[in-house]
Formats: sequence, structure tokens, C-alpha cells
Amino acid sequence: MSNYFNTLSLSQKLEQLSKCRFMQQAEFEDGVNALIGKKITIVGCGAQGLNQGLNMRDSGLDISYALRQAAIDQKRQSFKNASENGFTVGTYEDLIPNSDLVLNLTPDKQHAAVVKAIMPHMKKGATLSYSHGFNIVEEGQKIREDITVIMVAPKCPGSEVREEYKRGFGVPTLIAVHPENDPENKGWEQAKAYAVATGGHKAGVLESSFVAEVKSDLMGEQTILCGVLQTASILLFDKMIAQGADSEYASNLIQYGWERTTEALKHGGITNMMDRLDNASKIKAHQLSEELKVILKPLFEKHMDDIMSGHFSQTMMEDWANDDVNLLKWRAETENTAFEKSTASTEKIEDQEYFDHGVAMVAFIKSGVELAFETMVASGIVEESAYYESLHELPLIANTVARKKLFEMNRIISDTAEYGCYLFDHACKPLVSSFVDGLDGAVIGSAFAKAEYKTDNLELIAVNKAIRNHPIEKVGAVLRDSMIAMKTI
Ligand SMILES: NC(=O)C1=CN([C@@H]2O[C@H](COP(=O)(O)OP(=O)(O)OC[C@H]3O[C@@H](n4cnc5c(N)ncnc54)[C@H](OP(=O)(O)O)[C@@H]3O)[C@@H](O)[C@H]2O)C=CC1
Ligand SMILES: CC[C@](O)(C(C)=O)C(=O)O
Ligand SMILES: [Mg+2]
Ligand SMILES: [Mg+2]
Repeated sequence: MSNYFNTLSLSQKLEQLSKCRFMQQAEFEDGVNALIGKKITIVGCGAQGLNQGLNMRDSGLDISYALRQAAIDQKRQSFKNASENGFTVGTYEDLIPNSDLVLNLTPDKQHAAVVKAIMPHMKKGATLSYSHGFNIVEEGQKIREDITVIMVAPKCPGSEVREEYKRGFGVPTLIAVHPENDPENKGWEQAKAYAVATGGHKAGVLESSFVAEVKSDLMGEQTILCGVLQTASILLFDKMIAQGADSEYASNLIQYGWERTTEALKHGGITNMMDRLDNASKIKAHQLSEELKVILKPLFEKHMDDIMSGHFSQTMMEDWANDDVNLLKWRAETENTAFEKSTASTEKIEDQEYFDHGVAMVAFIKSGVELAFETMVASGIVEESAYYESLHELPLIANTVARKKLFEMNRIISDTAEYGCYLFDHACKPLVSSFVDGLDGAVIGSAFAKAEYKTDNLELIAVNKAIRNHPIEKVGAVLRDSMIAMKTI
């Protein structure tokens, strides 16, 4: 097997990378009909497997779980997840031969082995689905010609796929049919019905390609979604401690601050998040964000280049072959950071205080979201997709940090995302540590704006204009207009 993307001609690469069409609600009028009465088997019952399955069953579909014999015998967490939620659980031999649709929701690292193990059991003409195109695009997996191959990729951690569904909303989702595997021309109707069953159509669905999904997904998760949150959490916590802040207060501000501040993003974009600040703080956050963008642009571009060339996936696959030595070492190191070991105060911090005392956090968010968006778009990824992979998904990742700090974020996201997050963090820390050390202490942990501060009207007008005119604000306004079922946390 070799990297599928790298076998394409330049024009094919560009065509697949730019495949992106925002779908209209009318296209989902058939609801889940294309999958009603079909036997659907999910392989793996982890972050995506369990939560997608719960949503799909609530949407009226017939869901079972195929697990490895050892997972059943040892009553592993995957077995408990499925059986304690009342699903039928069986081996590949028990369930796959009768399945019309098989969802491969095991970690990307396992996909080649899982495909090899399930393929002899799949009936002629069945469908195989993925929630991330890594196996097809980066590993060049070939699938039997009679099998239809689709992708339904929620742009969000598995836990939030369920939480948003229960709130009556959903998460933006990219769907695609693999051009090399659609023998009966049924993949599209099935992918649409699957997106409805998980609730994705309420948030927005893009007709995409495996290639566009993989390249944008890897970029979002490595940079703004996980990498920036990891680096900024660790450095800003250390900064507050060095300034003599109370450790429990600092811990609370970081752990819950990402969730509180990015909630404003989700509803009204960067403009709304910045409008939550007083004028002096807004101008300061904007200035810091511009400085951060200059420092971080080369790093964002390096990640995009390494993702496009296949260098990133090659190095990660080398770690897979080496028993995940690097991943496990980096995971352990994260558990030992001062932020991770700190305990957050239980005292209630008012919503507004997270903004007022978190000007530097807002600056990191703004710079990271804009840079991720700009870098993806410059590489041929369409704006709508870049918006979902940066701005819309960030609050959903921040929700996981609020639950149990970086440990929880890295536990919930895929191993692929976690590996890329550490790579980014290791390169980012040395780049921004002197910037953070040199920050005016008032931008984190206390109110920045002082009574004597005088706001320059012209400066404020220029800052507001720059914020509102960024292209992510334009596409975001259009996409959010269709998110009529969005709920507040
Ligand atoms: N994590 C997330 O939120 C997101 C993930 N995705 C994508 O979804 C897919 C699933 O990822 P995720 O939910 O994180 O995965 P998890 O790590 O949560 O999945 C673990 C599950 O896979 C099973 N499994 C592991 N190895 C094998 C194997 N060799 N054969 C059979 N089953 C195996 C485990 O069972 P056992 O008990 O036997 O070990 C367990 O049920 C990936 O493609 C990922 O990129 C997409 C969007 C977000
Ligand atoms: C956070 C990255 C992600 O792609 C996701 C949740 O969407 C993953 O791989 O976990
Ligand atoms: Mg993703
Ligand atoms: Mg991912």
C-alpha cells in the first residue's frame, strides 16, 4: 500500500482537495430512509463508535457492535460500552456476514488490520464506512470492488457528537463516497442518511472527498484545535504561577476559560468573542494576536506542508511500527506538567471574568483560528471546510478540557490527533515561550483594563474593522445562519 494522494496527478489532487459543497436542508428530506431496515454493524466501541451508535439507534436504525473476541472475553471497556447500553455484541463471524453497512470506528492505526480481518466476512455488495479518511488516503488501502466505500466524518470529538445530539442539535459533518468504490451508485444516499442519523444535518453537511477531509482534519487538530490549546494552557498557567497567582485560581481560569471564551466564538465568531472584552482589552488582545500570528505562521505552514506531502503520516506510521513509543512518552510527559497536576478552585468565576482576566487566552484563540483558516485556504481547502475545522470545532474540544484538563482532551480525541497535537506543542513552546514570558502580567489572571486607560477612537475603529473583515467572519456568518437549532451550553 502507498499514499493514495501522492499517486494522484496535480489536477486530481487539486480537484479532490477543493471538493466542498454546502448541502441544503432539502437534500435531507428522505431522512434516514436509505438505512431503515438495514443491518448496521459498528466495529469498535470507543469515542466515535459508542456515541455515533447511540445517536443512530435513537434515530431508528438497527445497530450492533462487532468486537474482537478478546475484548468480549475480557469484558473490556468497549464490551461494557456496548453491552451496558443494551446493544447486541458479537464477533466478526457472528455479525459481519449479515451486515449491509459496516462502520470501521477503530483507531486509524488499526484500520489496515481491521479491513483485512473483516473483508472475508463482508457480504457481496455491502458498504464499508469510515469517519476519517486516513486509511484510504494516507495508507492507500484498496477495498474489494463489489464493496461501496463511504465516509461520514463528524467534525468533533465523539463525546460531543452525543452531547450536541441530545441538545437537539448536531455537529458539522463531511460526507463522501470513495470514487474508486461505488459499484451500485448507492453510496451517496447511504452517506446522507447516516449523517441525518447522527444529527449532523442540523449543524451543516459538506459534500466532500476523502482527500479534503483528511488534509483539513489533520491540520485543524494539530494546530488550533488541540496543539494551541495544549501549548497555551501549559505556558499561561506557568506564567500566572511565576507572577505569584493563586494556583487553584490559575488552574480554574485555564481549565474552564477555554470553554467559556470559545462558546462566544461558536455563536458569533471572532467578532462576538472580541466584543465580550472591554475596548482596552480588545485592542490589546488584537495586538497580541497579530504578534502571535507573525511568530506562528511558519509553524502552521510547516504542519500543512508535512500533511500535504505525506511526511507527517509517514513519521506517525513509523511510531505505530515502533509500538507507539513516542506517543506514549509524550502522553506521560503531558500528565506531569504543572497545569495538569494542579487542582482548580471550586469557587464560581463569573462568565465575564474569564474574558476580563483571560486577554492572553483570547489572543491565542484569535491568532490560532485565523492562522489555521488562512493556511488551509492557501493550500486549496475550501473556506467552509476550513471554518468547521478551526472555529466551529474549537469550543467542542474546549468542552473536553473543561471536563478534565488536557488529559481528557487527549483521551477523547483520536490517537492520530493526539500524536499531531504533541508534535505541534513541542515545536510551538520554544517559539512562543519568550513571548509569553515578556507579556504584561495584566493580560492573564487579572483585569487588564485600568480606569486611567484612554481608548483611542481611531485605533478602536481600525481594530473592529480588521476583526470583522477577516474572511473567516464572512463565511462564518453564512454558515451560522443555517444553524438554527444551535443550543447554548
Ligand atoms: N476520537 C474522536 O473523537 C474522533 C475520531 N475520529 C475517527 O474515528 C475513528 C475511531 O476513532 P476513536 O473513536 O478515537 O477510536 P477509539 O480509540 O476510541 O476506539 C477504540 C475502539 O476500537 C477498538 N479496537 C482497537 N483496535 C482494534 C483492532 N485491532 N480490531 C478491532 N477493534 C479494535 C477498541 O476495542 P478493544 O476493546 O478491542 O481494544 C475500541 O472499541 C478513527 O478513524 C478516528 O480518526 C473522527 C472524529 C473524531
Ligand atoms: C480533534 C480532532 C479530531 O479530528 C476530531 C475530534 O475531529 C480527532 O481526530 O479526534
Ligand atoms: Mg476532526
Ligand atoms: Mg481527526
